Amino acid sequence: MDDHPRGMPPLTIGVLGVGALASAVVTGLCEGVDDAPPVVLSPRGAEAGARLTQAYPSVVVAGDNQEVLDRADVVLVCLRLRDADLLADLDWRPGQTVVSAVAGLTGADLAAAVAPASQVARAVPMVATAQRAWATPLRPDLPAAREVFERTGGVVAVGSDEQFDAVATALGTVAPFFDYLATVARFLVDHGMPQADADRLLGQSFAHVAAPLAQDGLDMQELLRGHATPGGGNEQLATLLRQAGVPEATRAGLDEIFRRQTGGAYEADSSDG
Ligand SMILES: NC(=O)C1=CN([C@@H]2O[C@H](COP(=O)(O)OP(=O)(O)OC[C@H]3O[C@@H](n4cnc5c(N)ncnc54)[C@H](OP(=O)(O)O)[C@@H]3O)[C@@H](O)[C@H]2O)C=CC1
Ligand SMILES: O=C(O)[C@@H]1CCC=N1
Repeated sequence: MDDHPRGMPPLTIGVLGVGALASAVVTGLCEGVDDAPPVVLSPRGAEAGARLTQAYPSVVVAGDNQEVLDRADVVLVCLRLRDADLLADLDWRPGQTVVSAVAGLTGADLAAAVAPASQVARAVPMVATAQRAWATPLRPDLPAAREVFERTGGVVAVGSDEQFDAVATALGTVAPFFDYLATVARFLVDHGMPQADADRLLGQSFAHVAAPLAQDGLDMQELLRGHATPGGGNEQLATLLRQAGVPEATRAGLDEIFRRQTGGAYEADSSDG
């Protein structure tokens, strides 16, 4: 199953957990695609499932989670961590490829839960897969998993488990970004601007300044310098936030999430010596 020669019919992709992320991946797989792969969805998250089956003829909803496994060559797990225990209650096939996007489900726990399936990988697809605008970090780089994500913007093969875990942690930083913007918007509202106008103003501003982030040759420090006019508000706020300990708090938060999501696997063993 791993070796899927060119010219063969596309692999059947099963999806366990049909929420925001799965909807994005399935959209990327199917939207405007002539040879969209067959996709079998788990029945929970019925609204998203109904939307996807209506939009794409190659997508169906299974009667239960086991049927997803029984019909699929590759199973993409998009469950929340708290629901991932159900993986161990299903009957997996040895030749089946399993790809988990579940943040905080370690490679070892995943492998144990889906045995005897032994082709097991972890990935961090993001919602930009819907526009095929995201190269998905993947480890290990299994051919059947790659075949799925080549259809949604490509793959970044990550070189080690530790790097993969760090990538998964680093990409879980989007909500605080919106929190930051919400704080700036509140400032505008407190000064009399209607909320919708404040949101639109900041949305336009940040969509524009973020555009260079998608370009080749990105230099983050250069962007920072370019936006920090000496003596201006940008420079002053960056300095004030640094002085308030925002970088240290951000780093401490990342370290804590990394520790939780990896079960402390990369911490030095204090019992040594
Ligand atoms: N959103 C993102 O951008 C990213 C998310 N992830 C990871 O992907 C996973 C999913 O995230 P997201 O899509 O945002 O979460 P959602 O809550 O949107 O989706 C989870 C889905 O799982 C369904 N579900 C719950 N219990 C079961 C069950 N017993 N059997 C089958 N399906 C079930 C839920 O259905 P119901 O609504 O009926 O409860 C829901 O539709 C998480 O682990 C997250 O960490 C990783 C990268 C990016
Ligand atoms: O919030 C999360 O945990 C996931 C992991 C990567 C992006 N979002």
